[in-house]
Amino acid sequence: MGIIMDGKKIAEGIRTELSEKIKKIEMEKKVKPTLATIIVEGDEASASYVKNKEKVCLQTGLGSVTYELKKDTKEEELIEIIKELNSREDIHGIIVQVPLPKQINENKIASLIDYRKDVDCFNPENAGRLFRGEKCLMPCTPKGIIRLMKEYGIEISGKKAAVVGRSNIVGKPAAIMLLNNNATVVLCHSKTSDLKSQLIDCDIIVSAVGKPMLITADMVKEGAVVIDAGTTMVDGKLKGDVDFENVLKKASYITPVPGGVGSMTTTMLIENVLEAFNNYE
Ligand SMILES: NC(=O)C1=CN([C@@H]2O[C@H](COP(=O)(O)OP(=O)(O)OC[C@H]3O[C@@H](n4cnc5c(N)ncnc54)[C@H](OP(=O)(O)O)[C@@H]3O)[C@@H](O)[C@H]2O)C=CC1
Ligand SMILES: Nc1nc(=O)c2c([nH]1)NC[C@@H]1CN(c3ccc(C(=O)N[C@@H](CCC(=O)O)C(=O)O)cc3)C=[N+]21
Repeated sequence: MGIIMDGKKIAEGIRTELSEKIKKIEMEKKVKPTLATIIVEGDEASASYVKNKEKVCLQTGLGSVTYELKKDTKEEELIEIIKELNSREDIHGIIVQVPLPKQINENKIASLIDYRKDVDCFNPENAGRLFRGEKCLMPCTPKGIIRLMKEYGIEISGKKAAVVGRSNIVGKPAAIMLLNNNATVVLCHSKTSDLKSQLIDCDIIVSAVGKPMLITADMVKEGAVVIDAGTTMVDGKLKGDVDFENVLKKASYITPVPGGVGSMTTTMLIENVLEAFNNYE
């Protein structure tokens, strides 16, 4: 029987410290570190994240402004908003929710976010720094995953790790960060021919796909650490990628959904806004 990793509790602990820091900044500098979120309607998981994020910002004292855009928003409109946010002194972090609708080119948007405010590591400048193992604003979800493992004293160095999913905000950077922490990494995706054969000898599995029940107990080695970043709304409930009940019996550590990676993501976002605030020059 594995240990259920309490992301919610760990995140709350980190947030208590962050809110002290925010208070101090407000008192000393008379400014409130502030995050701007842009969401183009259409994705339920994204909407749930934004709702949660606003709650948590309020709790910790971080300023938060949200731009909710219609599904048919033109690329130029989004570009204008980003340019404005880049130049505003009262905005310290910018996050553009993905997925974006088809008419908007994600790469173009990513490259326009000022890298000093780029709190989800969207911009190629930040992504390049991450790739090279240099200091940068790290993407929130992979950062939260590594932090959670460290909080539980889980060794990464020398371990074999598999990441399932290769998006630019979760899978790919998670693989790079595991590599930067000296794991040997396999990166799986939808064209991976035999997922089970890739996962079965891994000490660490990170899943970020968005398909409930994708990771089943037969794919998991006895004693493996299983991190579930998937979030899919099923009948109004948030579901991960992992068959939690059954994988729990084999894993040494496992994250639940909700209450696992998601809470860490929001918390790392706040940490990154503070980092962006402190490093901006
Ligand atoms: N908990 C959290 O904090 C966060 C959760 N999420 C959630 O994580 C999930 C993934 O989102 P995101 O990272 O944006 O990724 P995307 O939705 O952009 O992409 C999904 C990835 O999964 C891969 N994939 C799809 N089907 C399979 C399969 N059968 N076997 C193996 N791989 C497969 C795809 O492969 P290919 O590249 O070949 O198409 C792709 O790389 C979503 O549920 C999202 O809501 C996202 C961000 C943060
Ligand atoms: N640029 C960008 N970055 C993202 O990080 C990003 C994104 N776009 N688009 C959408 C996905 C989805 N995502 C979630 C994060 C936290 C929770 C979360 O905190 N969930 C809580 C539960 C919340 C609830 O119960 O409603 C939990 O897991 O405990 C959920 C989903 C981030 N995403």
